[in-house]
Amino acid sequence: MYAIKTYNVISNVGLAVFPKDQYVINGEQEPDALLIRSQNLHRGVLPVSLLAIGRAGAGVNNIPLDKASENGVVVFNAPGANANAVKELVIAILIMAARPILPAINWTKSLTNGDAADVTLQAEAGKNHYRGTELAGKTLGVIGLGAVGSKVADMAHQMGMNVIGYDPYISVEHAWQVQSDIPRADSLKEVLEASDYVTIHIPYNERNKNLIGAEELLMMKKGAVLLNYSRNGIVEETAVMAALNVGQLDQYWTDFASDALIKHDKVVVTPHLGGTTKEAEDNCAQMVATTLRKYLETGEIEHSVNYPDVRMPFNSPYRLTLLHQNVPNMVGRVATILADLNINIANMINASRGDFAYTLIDVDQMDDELYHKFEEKCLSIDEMIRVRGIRNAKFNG
Ligand SMILES: NC(=O)c1ccc[n+]([C@@H]2O[C@H](COP(=O)([O-])OP(=O)(O)OC[C@H]3O[C@@H](n4cnc5c(N)ncnc54)[C@H](O)[C@@H]3O)[C@@H](O)[C@H]2O)c1
Ligand SMILES: O=C(O)[C@H](O)COP(=O)(O)O
Repeated sequence: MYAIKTYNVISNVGLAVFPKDQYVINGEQEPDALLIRSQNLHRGVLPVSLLAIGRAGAGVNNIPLDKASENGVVVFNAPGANANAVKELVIAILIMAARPILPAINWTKSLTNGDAADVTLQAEAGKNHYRGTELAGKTLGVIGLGAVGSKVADMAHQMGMNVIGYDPYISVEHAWQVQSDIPRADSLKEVLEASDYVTIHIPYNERNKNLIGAEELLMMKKGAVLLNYSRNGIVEETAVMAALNVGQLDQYWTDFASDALIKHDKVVVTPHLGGTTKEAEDNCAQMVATTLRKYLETGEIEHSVNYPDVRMPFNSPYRLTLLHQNVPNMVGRVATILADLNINIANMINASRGDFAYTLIDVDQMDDELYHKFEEKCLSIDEMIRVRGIRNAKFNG
């Protein structure tokens, strides 16, 4: 039985991916895999038993990726699975930033409930205090043109906005998803200077920490609006409040609450709602549960953020999986161990990603005693991180 431990609210559609006769969810056994959303794993210790972490969502800044890689824990996310939900929320926020919908609704609710005709008259008389502007014809700068940013850019473009994108690291896949008539800025400065509205759709990591600070806020048009539906650490909080106080920035809308931000009257905070739709929660949980299950049962890796994606049809009775450092001659040394044990290799694949690499070896014969000898010899190689043997269920009985 495999053991899965979950944190946060994980959709039942995802949990249903794990057959009850092969998986225990949140039982007593030490976990083979964690299935999480925004649970902060930086604070705790990764269990020794842990083989994988599945993040039912996009951002992985809540996971200690270096520690996971060094311990042979493969981390998966669900790329793009909640992008439509974030896009729809961001478009709603853009409209609410242009039209004072929230204050107008609150004012209407506060009208004295005398006779019905009076309320109607008061509403008509007061509506001019809630005049808005239109998005069509305004310029939207989109920082990050990945799964979310590319969708936001396209939708805003369809709504008649002039969209300008900025993403120096864009993948080929996402580059194709952005309409070709949406111009790309060559620098952050260019996109900030040109935009009435700026929306950020990038991961939080060391490079993007405080990407938008006092200097960048000064590059923006006076009275521009900033949206942050990515992560709080990307925008420097004190700088943004200072820019709002002097009118350099007109409004700041964010999905990430802090004590200071919720108290500022030019900041509107939503409670991390970007991916909180039924559809997105189902998509994310299902995608990552499927990749976790595949990894546990076949060793194949898809949508990992710390180890290379590796796929090889599992057509032999037994598979050996080896997570190791990306150094020369690892495959040669493992092949020698197999040869010394008189085990024939039926199929093999190796791939690397940065400092780490992964090797799958299919063999036709293996028993417990032989496997233990193999494992012991492999783990005596300094650069070997984790060795696992998987019996092919198709060959059992
Ligand atoms: N509010 C929410 O609930 C919610 C939901 C989903 C994602 N997110 C956040 O949004 C982020 C983006 O999500 P995604 O699904 O689009 O991810 P993604 O990986 O598909 O896209 C991120 C894009 O940002 C680009 N990028 C990285 N650093 C950049 C920089 N300094 N300048 C410009 N571009 C840069 C990358 O090249 C990539 O194209 C996630 O990492 C997560 O933190 C938040
Ligand atoms: O990175 C993400 O996918 C979002 O921030 C969603 O986070 P959540 O799963 O905690 O809602």
